[in-house]
Amino acid sequence: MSLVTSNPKTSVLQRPAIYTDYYELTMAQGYFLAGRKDDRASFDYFFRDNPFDGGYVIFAGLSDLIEIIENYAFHEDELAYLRAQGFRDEFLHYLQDLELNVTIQAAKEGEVVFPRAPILRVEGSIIEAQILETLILNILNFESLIATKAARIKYAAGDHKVLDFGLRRAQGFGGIQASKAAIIGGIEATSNVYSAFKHGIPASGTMAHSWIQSFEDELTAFRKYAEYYPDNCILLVDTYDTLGQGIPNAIEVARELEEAGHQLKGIRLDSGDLAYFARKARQQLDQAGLDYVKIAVSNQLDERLIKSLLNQRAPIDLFGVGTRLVTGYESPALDGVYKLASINDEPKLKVSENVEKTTLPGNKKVMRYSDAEGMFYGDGILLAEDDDGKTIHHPFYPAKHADIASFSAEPILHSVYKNGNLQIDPPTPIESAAYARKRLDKLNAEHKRFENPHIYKVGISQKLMDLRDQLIEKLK
Ligand SMILES: Nc1ncnc2c1ncn2[C@@H]1O[C@H](COP(=O)(O)OP(=O)(O)OP(=O)(O)O)[C@@H](O)[C@H]1O
Ligand SMILES: O=P(O)(O)OC[C@H]1O[C@H](OP(=O)(O)OP(=O)(O)O)[C@H](O)[C@@H]1O
Ligand SMILES: O=C(O)c1cccnc1
Repeated sequence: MSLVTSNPKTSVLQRPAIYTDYYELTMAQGYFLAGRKDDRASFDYFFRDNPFDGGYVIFAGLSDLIEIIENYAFHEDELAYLRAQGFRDEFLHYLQDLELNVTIQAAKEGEVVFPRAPILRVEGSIIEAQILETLILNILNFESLIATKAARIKYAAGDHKVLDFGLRRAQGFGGIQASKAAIIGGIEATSNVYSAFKHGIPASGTMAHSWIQSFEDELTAFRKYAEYYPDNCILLVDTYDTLGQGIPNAIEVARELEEAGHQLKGIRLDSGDLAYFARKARQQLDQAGLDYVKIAVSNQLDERLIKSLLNQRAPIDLFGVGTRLVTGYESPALDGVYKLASINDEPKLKVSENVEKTTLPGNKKVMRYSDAEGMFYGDGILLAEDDDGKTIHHPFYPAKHADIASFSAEPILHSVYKNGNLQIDPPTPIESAAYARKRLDKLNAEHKRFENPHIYKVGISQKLMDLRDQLIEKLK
């Protein structure tokens, strides 16, 4: 028996076991008291609707989930707290000795995923599989939401760079995960130093209005910054009078930098009509022979505004995006759920009045079908023992089906844990971002457009449909 002591101030990542909903623990104790602790269970993590009225989700959060599972333990002071809450000694002793021996399969971090297909499956004792629910949902739903938002923003920006400016507007410490997820989704760098430090992602930034206000005049403020950062200087030009003063002062400092053998990196616009000011700024800079000076813009941007600015042919090189990226504007949460699929290898199902909420029973696999060019055609949800199938059926309108025999098939779920043993090196955000980029390239543009994206096919196999229908009949 081992007692794990800890500093009460340690972060959530060091205290994962109580980072959960109370009912997970009351149910776990219930299974224990009922003598069911060695029952086996499997759960599926999936979501029902794409956020942002979009056509896909980028799966993120797997590496944080792995870090949490690696640190999973009930600490002495947490057990004392649970004892004071009325949990029983024999159960607390069980928790004290609990080692997670779960088997987990998941999509790769950065994978492009779609509604209803399981993205992560957990198998283990009923207690360990149940008590991971809240952790899994909390981490995967949020990071996948923000990675998806980031992918949309990057899709609108195309080859133009995007920086994450969101920490100050993020939902508290969620900003740490948000900046990491933003990188996975395709944002190039972050202003968030903690995230950059912790996750090894590029840190970057410009300057605030306060820097300029703090000096006697704008030109002095620009000169001082350029003196200290001659090779990494982006001047904020809109504090007083963008066209009459900000850009002319930036041009003066750029010339002084040239004389000293350096180059001004850019200017930033943060207010007004960004297309108009960017055009005017480009003209003034070019006339001064400063065509290498980049134009950055910010101010409540998102994918739709970036698309609009580029449609207006605004000569913008770099977008700084804060609030609307890290808060997942305008879809506050991904609706991912964690549903019981089997107990002791017996398939289980949750029936709902709403047919779309009836779950898919049994141990399953997910296959992705691609055409001869390697473009994604659709996903199939199959029973684990199914062959790769010839037909997938619409989950609610079985008459609608697709012939997938001619497509190539690849599994989407890969082994992450086998009986508690980690099977992979957790991916870095940069690796996951590269994977997301590669996979998004295989998703046809009609699924990526912002207005009424084409719905990607996710079907179920005949065997899975038969099993579901039999169970529904049995439960009637
Ligand atoms: N050319 C443009 N086309 C579409 N949207 C734009 C354009 N220029 C700016 N915007 C957006 O319009 C909104 C302008 O908001 P608002 O009027 O509050 O800004 P502002 O008054 O110029 O700046 P602030 O209030 O920060 O001083 C921002 O979200 C901005 O990104
Ligand atoms: O608009 P967002 O997408 O959220 O991007 C972040 C915003 O945060 C900063 O403004 P803030 O007024 O906080 O500070 P500043 O003085 O540096 O402009 C920055 O100038 C952006 O406008
Ligand atoms: O570096 C910047 O320009 C920055 C950082 C945070 C928020 N807004 C801007």
